[in-house]
Amino acid sequence: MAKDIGIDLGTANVLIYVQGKGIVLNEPSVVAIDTQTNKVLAVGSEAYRMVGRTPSNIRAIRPLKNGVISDFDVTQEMLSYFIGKLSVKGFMSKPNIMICAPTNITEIERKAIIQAAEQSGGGKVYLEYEPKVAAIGAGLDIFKPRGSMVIDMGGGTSDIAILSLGDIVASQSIRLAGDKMNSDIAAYIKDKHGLVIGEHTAENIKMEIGTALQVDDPKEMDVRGRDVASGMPKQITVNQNEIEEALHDTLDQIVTATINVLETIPPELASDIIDRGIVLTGGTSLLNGLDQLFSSRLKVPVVVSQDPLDNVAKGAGEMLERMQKTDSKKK
Ligand SMILES: Nc1ncnc2c1ncn2[C@@H]1O[C@H](COP(=O)(O)OP(=O)(O)OP(=O)(O)O)[C@@H](O)[C@H]1O
Repeated sequence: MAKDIGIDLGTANVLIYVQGKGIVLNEPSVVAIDTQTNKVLAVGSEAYRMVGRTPSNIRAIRPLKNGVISDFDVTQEMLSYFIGKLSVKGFMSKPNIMICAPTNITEIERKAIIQAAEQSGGGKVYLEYEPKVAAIGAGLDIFKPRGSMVIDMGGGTSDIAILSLGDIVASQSIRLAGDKMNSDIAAYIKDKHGLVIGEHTAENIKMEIGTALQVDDPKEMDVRGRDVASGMPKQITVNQNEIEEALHDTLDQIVTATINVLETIPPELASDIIDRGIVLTGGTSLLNGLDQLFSSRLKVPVVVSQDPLDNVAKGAGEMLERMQKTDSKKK
C-alpha cells in the first residue's frame, strides 16, 4: 500500500518523513555527474564526499540553489533516486507527497517542484510553504486565532513568517542563510589570513567555532588551505570572534528583515509575539548565540526548536495526516 511521505527538498539536505516511521532518509542535496557522458555517478552522501575533490570529468553539483530548483533535470534525478531508495527498502510505491518550498518562489518554480516530485514516482503531490510546515514540525499550534512567529534558516534561504488561524499572515523569504555564511567565512579568511579554503572547510569552521556574538574567551581552530601568495598548502589558526566578524553583516541583514516583517503586522498579533516569542528552526538556527542575538535585538523571547534540522520534513508528514483526517471526516 502507498504510504504518505513528507519531503523537505532543501538546498543543503533532503529529508523524507514516512507516516508511522518518522524520518527515514536524510542526505545532502548533491549529485555527482560525469561531464563527458552527462551520467549521474552518485547522489546524496556519496556525492557530497566528492565536493571539491573531483577530477575534471566529474562535477559535484547542488541542483537547488537559494532554496529553489536551479537544475530541474538533476533535481528530478535526485528525487527519483531518493524515492527509489525507499521503495527498495519496501516502504512504498507511488506515495502521496507533501513537499515544501520557500514563500517567495514563482509560479513557474512551484510547478517545477510539483512536476519533479510527480515524475519521480509520486502519487498525489501537494506543495506547502516551508515556514508554515516548519512551525507545525516545531510543535507550534498555528491553527488557533493567535500569532505565532517562526524563522526557518536553512542553507539557501531564511524564511521569516507570522502565522495565525493556520495561515501565513506576514512573511519574507531572503536568500541569505547557511551557504552565504560559509562564503562569508571563506572570504574573511582569504582577506585576513591570505588563505584559500574550500566549501567543506568553511562549513566545518562554522559548525565548530561559528558564533553570532563576540565571546570573552574565544575558542580557536587550526585551518588548512592554500596560501594565496605562494599557492602552497598552509595552516593558520582562527578564533571564534573572527568568525563573528565574518558573519556579522549577513546576520545583521537577517535581523533587519525580521524587524521589517514585525513592523507590518497588526498590534494584536504583535502583542501575541511579545507573549509567545519567536521560534528558530532549520540547521542554521544551531549557530551558537543566534537565539541571544535575536532576543537582544528584537526584545522578545527567542528559542531554538527541538531537532531544528528535522522540523520541515516532520511537519510535512503531520500536515498530510491532518489533511487525510479532514478528508475522511468529509466522506
Ligand atoms: N551546528 C550548526 N551550526 C551552524 N550551522 C549549522 C549547524 N548545523 C547545520 N548547520 C547549517 O544548516 C544548513 C542546513 O540546514 P537545513 O537542512 O535546515 O537547510 P535546507 O532545508 O537544506 O535549506 P533551505 O531551507 O534553504 O532549502 C547548512 O547551511 C548547515 O551548514
